[in-house]
Amino acid sequence: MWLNIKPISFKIDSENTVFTFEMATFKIEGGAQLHGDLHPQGAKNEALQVICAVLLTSEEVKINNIPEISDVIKLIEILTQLGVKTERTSKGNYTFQADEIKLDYLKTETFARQASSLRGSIMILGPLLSRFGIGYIPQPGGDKIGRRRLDTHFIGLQKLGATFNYNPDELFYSVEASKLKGTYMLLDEASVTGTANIVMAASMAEGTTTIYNAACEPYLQQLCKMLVSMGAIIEGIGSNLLTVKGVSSLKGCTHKILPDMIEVGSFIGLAAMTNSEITIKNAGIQHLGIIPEQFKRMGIILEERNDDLFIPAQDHYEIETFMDGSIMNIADAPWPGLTPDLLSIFLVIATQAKGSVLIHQKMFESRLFFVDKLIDMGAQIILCDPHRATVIGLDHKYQLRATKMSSPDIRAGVALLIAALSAQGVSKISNIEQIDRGYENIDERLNAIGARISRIES
Ligand SMILES: CC(=O)N[C@H]1[C@@H](OP(=O)(O)OP(=O)(O)OC[C@H]2O[C@@H](n3ccc(=O)[nH]c3=O)[C@H](O)[C@@H]2O)O[C@H](CO)[C@@H](O)[C@@H]1O
Ligand SMILES: C=C(OP(=O)(O)O)C(=O)O
Repeated sequence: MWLNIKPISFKIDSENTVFTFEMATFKIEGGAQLHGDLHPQGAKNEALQVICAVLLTSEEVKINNIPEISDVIKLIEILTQLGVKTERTSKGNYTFQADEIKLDYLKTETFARQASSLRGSIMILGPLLSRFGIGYIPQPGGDKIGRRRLDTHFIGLQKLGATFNYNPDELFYSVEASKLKGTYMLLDEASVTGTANIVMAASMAEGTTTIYNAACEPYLQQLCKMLVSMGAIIEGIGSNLLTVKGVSSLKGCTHKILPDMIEVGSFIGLAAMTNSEITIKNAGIQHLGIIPEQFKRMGIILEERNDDLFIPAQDHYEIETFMDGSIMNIADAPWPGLTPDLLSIFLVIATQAKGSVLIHQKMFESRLFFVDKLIDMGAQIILCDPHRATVIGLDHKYQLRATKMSSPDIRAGVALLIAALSAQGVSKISNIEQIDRGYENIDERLNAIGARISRIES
């Protein structure tokens, strides 16, 4: 049975490569210790940005290390239908050429359906506006983890001179501009995809655009570096003040996607919860920011071995308190703060830590409700309000109990998978297409180091 994500096919030279993502359930036999190497995939959220950037040029763009996960494949399918010539040269390595774009596709029902099924599609808007003077997008999808407004995107594009329209009957947004003009703007929030859209639009605007309060996470830095290699002029990369000097056209380039820091963090959590010795190969340590330190504050031992992260099997890990003795607080913040996408992982590992922690998910208001399932499994958690949960660690004195659950979103899904792998007995997680959105063949990769996960029909 296929759901939501239909079997996707797109033409590659004379062959057809078909990606299929089915509705399924994970059956997990918990309690096994894992042992071995894990290789993080290319970063989902970088892939979504840089794949949209291929629309900025008619020349060939090669992107390597693309994770072949459902969200990314869906975006590639959208681009292919939009006329972008797509070639999969080998696994994860693709060539794109946007020299014959069919803007009519933007008015089709297929586009409405496809683009509204993921968040990343919103980033075709900036490139289309910049190159063709028009951008058209339905309300994008993505995780249902709270309000996900788009004001920053549209206010930014309007400041560049675009007119904005919203059709409430069709839930479609459009932007139009005969020409974009550089300006100064102070973003109302450091939106990741918003900054990406504005930078891409500004790259070919007339004059200079200054973006203050820009998001500056590694994936945005990567997008900016890619744009620079395409001929864009961008200063301040890595800071929250970007200066973009518009150029008349951009050229092709070759770009390699970084390892996925959220996957790296998920693997650290997996090792801690299952008391496993795991080496995360080529983890891209210099791009992980505060993440390793935060895990260390949870008591987890991490050893850097060149670019590998070695996590030894640990019977116990003890959460630090703050220096004044008060309870540890793990909260998200725009980069270089802790990414909100890892808080579900921190929460799940806290359930077996020694000590207590307050998890504070500031950005999204519906991301902590999955704690109900952990409570069913025997975890000690008090959900204080939609944004905060206090976890009192069990210190591995009691194992979590296996249960049946459903994955509410991509990161909660993986947190539940980690909980199930650590639990006593057989658990089932349905709705795993939520996990497949962001983690490539996670079952196969974890089974290779000793996990017991099978994919069964829902
Ligand atoms: C496809 C993609 O790349 N998705 C990521 C992207 O989503 P996305 O770009 O959609 O997220 P935004 O950065 O726009 O904002 C995320 C949420 O945080 C809030 N917010 C944001 C900035 C800020 O300074 N203060 C604040 O409260 C927003 O109101 C919103 O509710 O960034 C999020 C935040 O890192 C990640 O969770 C998503 O995985
Ligand atoms: C929230 C996430 O993704 P998206 O923005 O694509 O919904 C995520 O990757 O954790």
